[in-house]
Amino acid sequence: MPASSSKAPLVFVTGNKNKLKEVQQILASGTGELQITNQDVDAPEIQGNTQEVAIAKCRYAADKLGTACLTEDTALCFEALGGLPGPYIKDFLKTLGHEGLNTLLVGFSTTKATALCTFAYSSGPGQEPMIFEGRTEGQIVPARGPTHFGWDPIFQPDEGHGQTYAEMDGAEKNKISHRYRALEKLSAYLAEETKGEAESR
Ligand SMILES: O=c1[nH]c(=O)c2ncn([C@@H]3O[C@H](COP(=O)(O)OP(=O)(O)OP(=O)(O)O)[C@@H](O)[C@H]3O)c2[nH]1
Ligand SMILES: [Mg+2]
Repeated sequence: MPASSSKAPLVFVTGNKNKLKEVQQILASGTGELQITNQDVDAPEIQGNTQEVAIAKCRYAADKLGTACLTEDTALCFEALGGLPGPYIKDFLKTLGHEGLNTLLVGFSTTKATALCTFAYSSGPGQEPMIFEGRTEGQIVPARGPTHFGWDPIFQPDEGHGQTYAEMDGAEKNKISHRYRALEKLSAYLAEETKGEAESR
């Protein structure tokens, strides 16, 4: 991951401890130059596509906190269902559980799914958020592995050597995950931004 900045830590707005942990681990395995702190802002999550949901949440958080901030939205998109549940995966998971999510695909010819991570970054209140997306392709399978993080047990990434995200070692997941890929793009952007600022001084 490229060097980004020696700036003040960026506020990562999330109430999800597992997301926070993975982001911290991914950043720690890079250059360590992008530093984050965490705040939980109860931002409304609108209906819309993944980018619209992410932008609205980040805009709200930047206004509420009065500072630059980062938000993250995770979607799980089933090919057979035209991309649903997508950004609504949290409610689907809560209501249907792992088994119910598998049952949704009974009768379809494909279990393909995309894990999609969307970071939104706003440089401050009133500043339009920018979007950084990461995707990992895989299959929806009956649950295998530890159950402490969301839908990890039912998502088997194509690059995971037959293991579900939940069965993978954390460091292995972080090498191929939707979150890693989105964070890589965000870090590259912030590094360029910092370089530009330094050059214009
Ligand atoms: O198995 C998983 N592996 C992952 O890598 C992953 N990333 C997110 N999730 C879950 O998918 C929903 C997204 O909803 P979401 O993006 O709105 O998150 P959230 O509301 O929990 O936190 P936040 O909005 O405060 O950041 C929530 O149920 C998350 O627990 C994951 N599950
Ligand atoms: Mg949320």
